[in-house]
Amino acid sequence: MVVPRVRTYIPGLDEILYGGIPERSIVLLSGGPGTGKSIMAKQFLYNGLKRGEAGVFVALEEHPVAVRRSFRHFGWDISQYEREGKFAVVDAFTGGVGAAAQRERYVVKQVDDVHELSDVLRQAIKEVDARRVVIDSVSTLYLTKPAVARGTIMTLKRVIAGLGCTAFFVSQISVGERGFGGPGVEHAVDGIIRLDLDEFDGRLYRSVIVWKMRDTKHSMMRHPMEIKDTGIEILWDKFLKVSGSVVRVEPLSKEEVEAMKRAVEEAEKRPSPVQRKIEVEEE
Ligand SMILES: Nc1ncnc2c1ncn2[C@@H]1O[C@H](COP(=O)(O)OP(=O)(O)OP(=O)(O)O)[C@@H](O)[C@H]1O
Repeated sequence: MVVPRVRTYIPGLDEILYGGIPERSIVLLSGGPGTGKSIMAKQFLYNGLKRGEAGVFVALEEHPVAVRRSFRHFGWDISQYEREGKFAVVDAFTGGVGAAAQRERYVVKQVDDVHELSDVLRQAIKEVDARRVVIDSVSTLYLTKPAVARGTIMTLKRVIAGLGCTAFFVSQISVGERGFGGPGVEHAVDGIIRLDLDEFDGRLYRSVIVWKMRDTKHSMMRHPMEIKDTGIEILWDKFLKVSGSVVRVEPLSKEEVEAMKRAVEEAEKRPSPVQRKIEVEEE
């Protein structure tokens, strides 16, 4: 069966996902501090905007003003899309306090009230007719109360997938932690992409691995990743081989490289989410 996919257009990511993310998936972007989660999530949104797919960014960790600035840091100008009503920031950071917050259109007053958050998010998605959503970070919603984590994820997932969107949920873990954000969360999401930063011999190495992605084949290798002034690039045709304290970047097999290339070419031929009619479930 052909699965409708959302292309991330992040160099190398669609290749290791064999064409992109299955539509309406909720993907956990998990990793320790400084691993590139926020950058990858913003790149996913901006790449959609450039191709006519509207987006919503839910800011839980940074002031909306700082969010807009960090898009600009990579030359991703979101202001025109915001003016045209194709991009929205949901302010779930300030609680509506402060002069800058007064200018925000979408504000969550009780930041830990997931029902208020999902109502504001639903309104933003509908008003901009969004196809892509980022929540940065979902961990903030249940850091002090892990018992509510699964319920929180499921509530947001129902709204987002129900409205035909595909989402990246940023999940923060600590350095050296093996999990992705807790069992309730890991099983509730459709996909997990893990970003890592490891020190070997006095040098930090960035890498990315797709841990799970429902409804698609994906690479099972750990791929080297770079952050440049233009954003993230994944070396999709190479993998990171660690033996003891020795790290090597090695080429993938020719067969796998060819299969990934073909999958992306196939995905490129299919209609994009703006060309497809998305069925929206109304509550
Ligand atoms: N222009 C750039 N060129 C290269 N690397 C950059 C550039 N800008 C930022 N970085 C790297 O990106 C890192 C921050 O990435 P990002 O904000 O996505 O991290 P994160 O995984 O969301 O971390 P946290 O959970 O701590 O917020 C910085 O620590 C830096 O190493």
